[in-house]
Amino acid sequence: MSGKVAVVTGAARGLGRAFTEALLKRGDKVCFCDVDVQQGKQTENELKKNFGDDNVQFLPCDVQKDEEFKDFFNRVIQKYNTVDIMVNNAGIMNENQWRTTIDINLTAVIHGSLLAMNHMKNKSTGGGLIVNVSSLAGVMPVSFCPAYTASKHGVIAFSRSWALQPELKRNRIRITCLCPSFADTDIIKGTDDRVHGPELARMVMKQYGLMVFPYPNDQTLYFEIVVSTLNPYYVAFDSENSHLYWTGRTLGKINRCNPNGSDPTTIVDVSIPVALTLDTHNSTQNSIALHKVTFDGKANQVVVNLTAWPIDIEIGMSVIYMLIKLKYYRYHIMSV
Ligand SMILES: NC(=O)c1ccc[n+]([C@@H]2O[C@H](COP(=O)([O-])OP(=O)(O)OC[C@H]3O[C@@H](n4cnc5c(N)ncnc54)[C@H](O)[C@@H]3O)[C@@H](O)[C@H]2O)c1
Ligand SMILES: CCCCC[C@H](O)CC\C=C/C=C/C=C/[C@@H](O)[C@@H](O)CCCC(=O)O
Repeated sequence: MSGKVAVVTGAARGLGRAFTEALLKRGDKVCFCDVDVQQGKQTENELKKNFGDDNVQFLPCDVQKDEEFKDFFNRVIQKYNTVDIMVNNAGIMNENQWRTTIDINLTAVIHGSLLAMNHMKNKSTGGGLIVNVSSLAGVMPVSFCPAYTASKHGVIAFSRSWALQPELKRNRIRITCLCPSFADTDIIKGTDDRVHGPELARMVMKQYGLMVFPYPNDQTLYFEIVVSTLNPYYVAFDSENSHLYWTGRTLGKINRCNPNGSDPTTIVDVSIPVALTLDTHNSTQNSIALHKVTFDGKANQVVVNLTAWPIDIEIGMSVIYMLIKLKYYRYHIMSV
């Protein structure tokens, strides 16, 4: 499924850059934008060296500015004739600039999704994939950054609502969210001045741990999985409905909620079938690997096989715990 044309916003560095590289490795062409022109050009030069001049292009764009965003998107279409994958990734975290946080993290994601949808439904080949980058903060309250959290909840609500639209299905457009946990990028640097309660923020980050950047087997893996859903046969279940990929280090405390004690297999009831939090993050000894998740065929039951069961798994929220807690979510189950 390579050879697609992708757009990634806010990809001069961090997760956006990692997603861009994941796409380039697949053999896609990527046009990325960023408001940081200097960093964008530097990244473009580095990526061109590795992936070829014709395959990657940087264009300056502030996604907060409607006209600029529209022009950027149209320039990509002019150059490549099409956009198959749209990754709305650009984001900031600054509670002192809460309006800007909402503008970039939510309003621009809505704008980017609509630009992509309008194009994808009209193009002759039809179809496409929209990946909206939310956060774990999109599925739970985070007291030290309420505006950021609201923006990320909004991204999920917007994406899930569109994903249920028959029009999208008819046009073979998939929309999905990524919900990473803390990752070691610039967004979490110097947060003391940008959050309410820096001590708590530091404590929570310590508790959850930072996903190390770059993520050879972690974040980009999820991204690749999501992108691979362009191929309907890759996924374990048809993903015509809204689905949420919840990624990151979120698997701690599984032993506390495993009804079978230390038995690595447990059955979790979920009110709506198709739910998943997956985490194969295993770059530190404290991490747990959830190797396989299968659907047992019965409605509302998910069988979670933990083929690795490390003793030290105090690393955050457990998948199962969250599945139970957040059972109103509709997730997507797949094996990795
Ligand atoms: N790092 C984490 O812990 C984490 C966790 C969950 C979700 N996320 C989300 O991942 C996304 C990427 O964040 P990151 O961690 O790579 O942070 P980052 O700060 O390294 O990267 C964000 C990029 O977006 C760009 N950007 C900011 N405002 C922009 C604008 N108006 N127009 C265009 N580009 C703009 C920045 O210049 C930067 O290059 C964000 O949406 C963030 O909320 C990050
Ligand atoms: C300052 C960092 C800005 C970037 C934030 C990223 O988007 C990542 C956010 C990821 C996880 C946040 C988790 C926060 C959890 C706490 O609110 C925790 O106390 C919640 C506990 C909930 C519960 O026990 O039910």
